[in-house]
Amino acid sequence: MVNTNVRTLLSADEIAARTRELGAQITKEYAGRRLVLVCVLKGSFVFTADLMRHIDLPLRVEFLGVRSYGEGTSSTGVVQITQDLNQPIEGDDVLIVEDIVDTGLTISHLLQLLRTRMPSSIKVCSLLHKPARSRVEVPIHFLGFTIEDKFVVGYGLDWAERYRNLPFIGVVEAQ
Ligand SMILES: O=P(O)(O)OC[C@H]1O[C@H](OP(=O)(O)OP(=O)(O)O)[C@H](O)[C@@H]1O
Ligand SMILES: Nc1nc2[nH]cnc2c(=O)[nH]1
Repeated sequence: MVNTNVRTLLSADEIAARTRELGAQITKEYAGRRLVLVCVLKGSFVFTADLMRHIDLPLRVEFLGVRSYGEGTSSTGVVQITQDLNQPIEGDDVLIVEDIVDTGLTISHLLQLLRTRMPSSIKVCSLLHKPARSRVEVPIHFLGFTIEDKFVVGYGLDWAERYRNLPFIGVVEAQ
């Protein structure tokens, strides 16, 4: 079978159950507000697609392309915007949706960038957090799972653009 070298860390069922809970929490918190989800490409497109279907509110979705890992498994430290939002977010309640906060450099850069556009509020929802590698303190208001210090793949997360299509999150093992 393809991808047998990936050890499961979080199953598709575990991810789905937690995503449903996060959606309910977000629905409660943003009732009556102007919610805009900012999906950080590429990694968070799978999580965003599932999460948004558990948010029972009239929301908007915007996409922001960001890259700092390239082909490797550690951050280059340079956060590159590959695609900007195509709508203003002034006066909106922005929720940045990330697949993972690792060093924190990406989310810290995005918070700084998007705050200059005068949203009414800005918060972060991340499926995963890897605190062992943190280089800057960042607020994560809605968090799926805290994980160990391993480079993970699947459910949108890649290694050199591979593995994004796995329905679970896992760790690549040496063959
Ligand atoms: O907290 P950090 O150490 O900054 O890492 C987190 C970022 O790394 C990944 O993006 P990546 O640069 O790999 O681009 P991709 O989403 O297109 O795969 C991930 O999707 C986050 O955006
Ligand atoms: N695929 C992947 N991308 C990341 N970006 C930051 N940390 C990770 C990780 O563990 N896996």
